[in-house]
Amino acid sequence: MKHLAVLGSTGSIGVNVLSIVRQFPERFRIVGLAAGTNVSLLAEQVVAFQPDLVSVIDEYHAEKLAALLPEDWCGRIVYGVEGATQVAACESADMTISAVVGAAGLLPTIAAIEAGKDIGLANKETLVLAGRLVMNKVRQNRVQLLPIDSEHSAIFQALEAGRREDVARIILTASGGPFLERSVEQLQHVSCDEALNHPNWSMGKKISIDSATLMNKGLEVIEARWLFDMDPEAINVVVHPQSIVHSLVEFRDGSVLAQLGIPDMKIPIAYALSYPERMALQLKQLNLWQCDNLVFREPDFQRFPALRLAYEALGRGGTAPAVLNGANEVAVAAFLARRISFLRISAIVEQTLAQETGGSDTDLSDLLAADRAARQCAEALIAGSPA
Ligand SMILES: NC(=O)C1=CN([C@@H]2O[C@H](COP(=O)(O)OP(=O)(O)OC[C@H]3O[C@@H](n4cnc5c(N)ncnc54)[C@H](OP(=O)(O)O)[C@@H]3O)[C@@H](O)[C@H]2O)C=CC1
Ligand SMILES: CC(=O)[C@@H](O)[C@H](O)COP(=O)(O)O
Ligand SMILES: [Mn+2]
Repeated sequence: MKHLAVLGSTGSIGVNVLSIVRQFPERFRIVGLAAGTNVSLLAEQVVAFQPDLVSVIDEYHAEKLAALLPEDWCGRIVYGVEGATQVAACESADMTISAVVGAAGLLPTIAAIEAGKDIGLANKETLVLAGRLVMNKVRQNRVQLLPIDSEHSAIFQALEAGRREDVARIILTASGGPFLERSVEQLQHVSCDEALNHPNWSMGKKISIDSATLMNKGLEVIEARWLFDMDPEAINVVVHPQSIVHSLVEFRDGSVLAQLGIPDMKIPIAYALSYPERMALQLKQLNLWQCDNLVFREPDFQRFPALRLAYEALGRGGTAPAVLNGANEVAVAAFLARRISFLRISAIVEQTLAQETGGSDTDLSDLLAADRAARQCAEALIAGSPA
């Protein structure tokens, strides 16, 4: 029986994790849950899974949650970053699922690693913000970091077929998002609802917007750099609108290995939960007869500058990826609040990166300071500029 702490339990990934746990009660027990503000769903999860420890974003939501829970529940409610950190590192957990969205996932994930927990990592921002530091901690604490992000799960699986020294490059597939066929002129006028309407995946709002700008793929390039210790030049992106081939590894003899599957996050989540075993998920089978038009093409760095910016930040190193991430989070939130237009997201990230002053990527205080400064800079740009 594996004991799990789930950070971000009320989100798209968190709900999928719990649905797998519900399907395999003999294999998993939930010992901790952490969420933000969705206390009604969290209360249902507490009743269903009976965790010992539960965290919410602040004291106000802790009180709201307490009022919703039955008196016979004998767990504890905590809150804030400290609360999420306690859940992440809780003594009875064997594995912590990191599925909070954004930089809020970083400190709890680090705490889990330092407490010796294996990690199922969905929160890619952790590795974008602090990839070198986090992977150093993974090695020092001898924990396993298992990817949940679908492309990284695919690469992880393909890498198992060969020797590390024989890998020539990895190829991340990108759906291209809802605006794959739009011109720059058309992109000036796209709405928030259109941007949220991903063609293949049902996901949280932030990652859906990232997919539409292609920043998601940029973040994934950085995530892959650290997860698989790859040179950035050996990480390529190919647009594949069907999201059936989830990513590929090319070996030096020219063999290219891919992982395929229907676009359902339960597959990579289940693999992370049960690795190296595979569980019998009851999902629709991939029907190759219906896949007669699998398309692969080059990404367009002109129409989707976010991908170029991510490669540039990775090339600069230091705190530049943290700045890219912080500025992007602020710009995406502003777009979701209808404060800026779609094309301003990448423009704000670019302008914020131009003001980056540098810092060490192994110093947590430098990284957090860079994240804060980027957020302030991006906010000022948003406040001072036309939509
Ligand atoms: N969805 C997907 O298919 C995929 C997601 N990912 C990555 O997984 C992560 C989660 O994505 P997704 O599930 O889509 O996001 P959602 O927006 O659906 O869920 C986010 C979760 O984080 C919680 N949360 C937000 N802020 C805080 C905070 N400050 N403290 C504690 N909890 C917080 C939310 O709580 P509440 O709702 O209660 O406020 C919610 O449980 C992201 O990093 C994303 O990039 C990667 C691959 C695929
Ligand atoms: C499901 C998943 O892993 C997402 O990160 C997905 O890849 C988004 O799709 P695109 O960014 O390729 O549009
Ligand atoms: Mn992905």
